[in-house]
Amino acid sequence: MKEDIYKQLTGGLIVSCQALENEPLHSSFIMSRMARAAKEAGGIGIRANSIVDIQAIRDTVSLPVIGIIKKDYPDSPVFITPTLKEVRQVCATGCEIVALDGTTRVRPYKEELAEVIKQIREEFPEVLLMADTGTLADVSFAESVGFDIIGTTLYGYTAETAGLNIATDDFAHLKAVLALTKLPVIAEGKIDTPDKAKRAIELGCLCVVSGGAITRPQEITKRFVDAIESLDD
Ligand SMILES: CC(=O)N[C@H](C=O)[C@@H](O)[C@H](O)[C@H](O)COP(=O)(O)O
Repeated sequence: MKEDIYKQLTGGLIVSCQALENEPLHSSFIMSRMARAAKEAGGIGIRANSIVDIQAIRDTVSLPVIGIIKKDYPDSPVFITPTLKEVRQVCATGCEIVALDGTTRVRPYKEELAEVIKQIREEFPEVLLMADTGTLADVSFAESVGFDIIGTTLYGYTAETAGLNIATDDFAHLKAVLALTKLPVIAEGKIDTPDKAKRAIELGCLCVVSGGAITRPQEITKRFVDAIESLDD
């Protein structure tokens, strides 16, 4: 079963279909249509946030889904499927893969990642667990606590990596991740052109996740506007 999912994902593009409450496209219906468009174009999986979006997407397309719940807690910077409670909720949707913060940072309620994973393995033995990491130390930690897949999702989005970009120096960070871990790696975070997606696969990633460059029209529009406005410089 898990092997089948890996096979389905190998060498392909996963489209992240997410719009938070403060974004113009915030709507499970719209996200399900984004997922349909992704499938029509050859996308091989979907990444989605929130139970309602995951359900709408699973009702609409038959692709593997990486499910998450984004939630802020006051006592920790960890916000992607941060506690056992959210991991359980996403697992209960039947998602093939659940992504959660795989960093070494202190988690809400001081939960221990190894304990969370142990518990989920007992309750949902079929689900694949993806670690959203920032640093190389996160990657080693995530592998040691028993994740199935490493994601680079948080590279550029943690205090230690703020401002960094995965594509810098021909994907130097991604190359280091691939050299460090035996686990399959999903390149995610600012993979915002077809060439970058292609390069990440070429370097040996299992697959690539691209989000904003496909499903966030405000980001897409801004790139056009910025290009035009640069004429004034
Ligand atoms: C850091 C964070 O919150 N990342 C989120 C994780 O689910 C999403 O907001 C991103 O859109 C996703 O990772 C895809 O990345 P990009 O949109 O850059 O292609």
